Amino acid sequence: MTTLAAAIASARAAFADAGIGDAAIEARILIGGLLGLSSTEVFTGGDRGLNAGDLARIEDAVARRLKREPVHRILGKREFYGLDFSLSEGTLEPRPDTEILVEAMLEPARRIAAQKGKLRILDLGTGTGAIILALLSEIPQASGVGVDISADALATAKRNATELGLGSRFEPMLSRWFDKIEGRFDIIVSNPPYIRSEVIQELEPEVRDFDPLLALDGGQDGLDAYRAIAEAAEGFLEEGGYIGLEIGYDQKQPVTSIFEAQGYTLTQAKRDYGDNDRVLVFDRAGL
Ligand SMILES: C[S@@+](CC[C@H](N)C(=O)[O-])C[C@H]1O[C@@H](n2cnc3c(N)ncnc32)[C@H](O)[C@@H]1O
Repeated sequence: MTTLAAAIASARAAFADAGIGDAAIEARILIGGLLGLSSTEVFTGGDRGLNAGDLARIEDAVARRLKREPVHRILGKREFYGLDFSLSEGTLEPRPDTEILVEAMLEPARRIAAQKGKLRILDLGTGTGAIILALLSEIPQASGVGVDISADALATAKRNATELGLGSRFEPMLSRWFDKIEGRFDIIVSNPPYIRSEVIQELEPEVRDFDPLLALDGGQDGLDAYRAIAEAAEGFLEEGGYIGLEIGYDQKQPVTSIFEAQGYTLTQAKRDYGDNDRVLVFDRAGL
């Protein structure tokens, strides 16, 4: 009988042969995830026997990974900020660097929530709902709206909100940025598409072929979404509110200029785990 350890060893070897980095880790996450095992169970249960159904599912999943589909897409879910998020075709796979945006917004969000006894959050381009749902999970007085132009992403965000017990405080909204939005928000967050159109073809196949183009393509200079958000945000931000943005590693200066031109002031700039500029937070004097 094939054991768990043998299946992992075989997947690891196939991944390494195909030039997939971190082959051992990927093999353990993929097979452990398929079988519903914790990482401890994967490490200690190597002699566990696998039945024909398990082996067929593993074979299929390994074949998909060899076609460069990312592990978490194959599993259909990914952890973000300690919470489980379902993925679908229309959602970006949430990235660890985006947790830095959540962390940057927690202090101002908690302060405003404590002052007002409530907090309204708007997440522009919500995808799986990762950013807004992580904030809602940390701040019980908060509620908010997750906007996306993709109906598939919104359906997934809604499902994630319900599964995380946050459905009553989360409203999905099909809209192009602010088009369908009404009211004002204390915190506006966005991880918009910010990759220059001409660079998309050069991305790793895991990103280029599996993350939706709508989630990646930021237009000719990668800055289309920031301009659209900066131009319209004033009418949707509460007095004393903040806008938190994820940016590309080389976009701190142009995005800061775009927001300064609309009267905003940079209050925080954070780097990611690779020491690249990744998050900017703005407020607006006079608001
Ligand atoms: C980089 S993804 C971020 C997803 C999620 N917030 C995250 O951080 O994992 C950008 C999201 O913006 C959405 N989007 C792109 N253009 C949009 C637009 N004009 N209006 C609203 N959402 C848009 C995409 O569908 C995608 O879900």
